[in-house]
Amino acid sequence: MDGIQFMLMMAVMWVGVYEIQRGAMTMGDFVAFLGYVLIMTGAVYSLFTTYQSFQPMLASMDRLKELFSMVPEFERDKDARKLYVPEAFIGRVKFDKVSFAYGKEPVLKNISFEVLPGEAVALVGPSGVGKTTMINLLLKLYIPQSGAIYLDGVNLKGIDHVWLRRQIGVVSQEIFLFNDTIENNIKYGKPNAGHDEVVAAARKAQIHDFIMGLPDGYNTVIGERGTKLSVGQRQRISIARAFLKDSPLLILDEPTSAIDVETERSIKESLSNLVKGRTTFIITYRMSLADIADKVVGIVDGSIARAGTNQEILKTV
Ligand SMILES: Nc1ncnc2c1ncn2[C@@H]1O[C@H](COP(=O)(O)OP(=O)(O)OP(=O)(O)O)[C@@H](O)[C@H]1O
Repeated sequence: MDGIQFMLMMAVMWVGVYEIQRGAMTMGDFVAFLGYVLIMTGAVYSLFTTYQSFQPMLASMDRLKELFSMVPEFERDKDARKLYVPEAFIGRVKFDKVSFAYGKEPVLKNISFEVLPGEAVALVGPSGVGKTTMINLLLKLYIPQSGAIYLDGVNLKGIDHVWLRRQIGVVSQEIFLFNDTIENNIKYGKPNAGHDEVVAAARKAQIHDFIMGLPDGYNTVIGERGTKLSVGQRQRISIARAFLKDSPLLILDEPTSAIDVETERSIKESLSNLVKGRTTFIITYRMSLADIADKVVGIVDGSIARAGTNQEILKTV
């Protein structure tokens, strides 16, 4: 019983004693009445807490829906049917002399590099140099003022953004978990997946044993943003989600920035399995994560300062 229920009970007792004293109620009536009040306050209270727990979930769902349905400004006036929907994504991404500014100040200056199908590239550089901006361009949230990005040889500008975002899986430092079961949280990447697929994804993310150790297993309800789990466990749930979605294009946005070095080491193992066979962009300021990439592109002040295989670049730092 919480504070509000206790105060309500005291008030009912006080009224009850008064009513018995003046003869309007027998002791039996009072006990029955007290029972009803208890049942009713319990029901109202649980309705209230259920509603409270739904509220943040609905808010998170709305935030995500909003994000996924964002239409780039330059496309709003166009007939979306004119945009090209490729049959499949083979996996080649090319930045060709890309320059971009949000306002007057240039953020990206003449960026050129290519990622081959199934290759992972790490975009490395200090804060504010334009790494996230490159991903914003890849997600088609903006288009370059000059130069272009090509997907399998087709200018991204003409590709349907809904199709594009279906090809992309994201594991980021910001982990969206809903106030729902672990199973449903993993399934968010593929809502119609069966239980066996969820388990297979959790195994690949090395979180299956932990889940099975919980009293309710995959039916365990986790709090908004996974507050009942450690940062590492939450990140593994989001990695399982990405394994289940199985998208050909992957973005890892500082996925280990909030994790200690020891946990990072074990999570890196899952991440390096996740990137296998997928064209992947890894945004990171830590060289420690760059070693799961095939290539490293070092960005300084909106330009490419150095680029090469990770072995070549790691030798120079
Ligand atoms: N929506 C925006 N509108 C205006 N300026 C922006 C916007 N987003 C980023 N910038 C600016 O563009 C520059 C590059 O930002 P960006 O986020 O791409 O850098 P970053 O290398 O990803 O940094 P971090 O590692 O801190 O995320 C910064 O000067 C930033 O302030």
